[in-house]
Amino acid sequence: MPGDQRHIEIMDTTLRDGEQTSGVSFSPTEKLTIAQLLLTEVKVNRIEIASARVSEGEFEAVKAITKWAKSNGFLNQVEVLTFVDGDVSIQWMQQAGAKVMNLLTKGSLNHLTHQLKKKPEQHFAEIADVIKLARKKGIEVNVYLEDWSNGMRHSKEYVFQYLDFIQKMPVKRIMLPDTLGILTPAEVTEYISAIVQRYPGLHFDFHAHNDYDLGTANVLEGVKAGAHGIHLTINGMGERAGNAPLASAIAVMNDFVPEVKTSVVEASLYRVSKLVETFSGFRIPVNKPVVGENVFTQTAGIHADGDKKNKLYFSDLMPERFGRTRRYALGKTSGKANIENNLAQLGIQLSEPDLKKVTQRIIELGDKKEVVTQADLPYIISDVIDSRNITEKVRIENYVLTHSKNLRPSVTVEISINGELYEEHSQGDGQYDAFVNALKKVYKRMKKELPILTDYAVRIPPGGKSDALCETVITWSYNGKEFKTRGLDSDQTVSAIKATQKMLNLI
Ligand SMILES: CC(C)C(=O)C(=O)O
Repeated sequence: MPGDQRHIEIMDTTLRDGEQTSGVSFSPTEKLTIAQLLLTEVKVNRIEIASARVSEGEFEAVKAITKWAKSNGFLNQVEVLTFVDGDVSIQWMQQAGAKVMNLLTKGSLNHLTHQLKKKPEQHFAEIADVIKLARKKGIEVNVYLEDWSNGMRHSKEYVFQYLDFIQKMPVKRIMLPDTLGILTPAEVTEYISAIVQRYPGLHFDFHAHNDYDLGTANVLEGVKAGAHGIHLTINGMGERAGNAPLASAIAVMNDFVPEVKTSVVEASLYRVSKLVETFSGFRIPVNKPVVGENVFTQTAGIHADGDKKNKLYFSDLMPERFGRTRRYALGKTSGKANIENNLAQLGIQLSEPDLKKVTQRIIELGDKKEVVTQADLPYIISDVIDSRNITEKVRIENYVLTHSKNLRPSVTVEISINGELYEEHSQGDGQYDAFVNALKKVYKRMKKELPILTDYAVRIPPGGKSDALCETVITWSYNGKEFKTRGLDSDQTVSAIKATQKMLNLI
């Protein structure tokens, strides 16, 4: 099969249709960076970078991209959307250094009649004039049939009349947009097959929109039905619900249509998605196939267990293909296998009893809706192992901490020492200070001094992803010696109280 595979041209329109995502605007430098990445690393065949006449900023962006593209041999892969407006768009493109136009024409009688208020013959004559002018200036022409999908549904004769006309014109590609994202996969098959069979010598691109969440499915059917090129955007950005997403569409073509191939490098897709997310401010949903944060994370313990046993929950959609790695979530449903997988990734081995304790701690945190990450694990382990060596003769049983405006924080604490219960109340400069003052009162009743706190350090596990844990490490001085205790909790004061209880058990 590989030798006979049909090559599908990939045209990325992130910088034109993708920028039509509400609220998104790329700067010229961002556009240039994305354009360079798409052509040199992702290796799409063509990019559509702007609509003509839009703004000064857009003009600057096109100029910068065409300048770079020219000196790197990509100029014929850089396209600009233009209008049937005599020579206005042509001049704009020429001044910006662009060489390929995607001429926006009408693909449905409805649009032609009610928007342009023209007859087909008049429209065709104006299109012909623009095409001839562009060709004279050395510009390559592709044509869009805007609203083509409605055209096929409701005015097929018009679409065929248009195609009969355009096949005689010097255009390179005919681009068939499902402008409103209304087509079903079955219709895509029917309409594209009909057109490809009727006009065998012509090149047809299919441009899907995602209004019914059928963008990728429609691309799949379009390619199977014989489309020669596909328009896609990074992260599925685009007008309204967006276009078909590049990463998903490439994975689908690679896995489900063996008779076709593309030049796109799968391993670059995640990187370019993240870059576009940053530049556009358009967040990738965590469950977005291929590029979403969660899509290669197994959460259920049974899945992690199955992965260890003959990779039972693996599919062809392996994260490594896209420069990603499989992760195992830590939380109340994660179970022992998830934890073991994370430990293995960190190169840590634990005894069975310690593993049980760590698991128990993660379940407790998960129950509190805390997100535990792999970076938290060493902290949890050291906390669990730390507690193992301490016999609990002192327990902080209950406490109430208050914090209010213009009043000093106060604490009521109930503590058991060798099975006997003590209660005290105190105030302090902060909640923890009030807590220590209450403890001092308890120990004074027992004629005992508490160690002096000499250092108090708070840190969160590195990585910045976890909201689960905070570690407090307190240094104490007692009888001329220094020692440290640590406490781990999602609440900072509670983590300090846990560190203090450990200290009380050590003196
Ligand atoms: C502007 C046109 C080409 C478009 O994006 C569409 O019809 O979907």
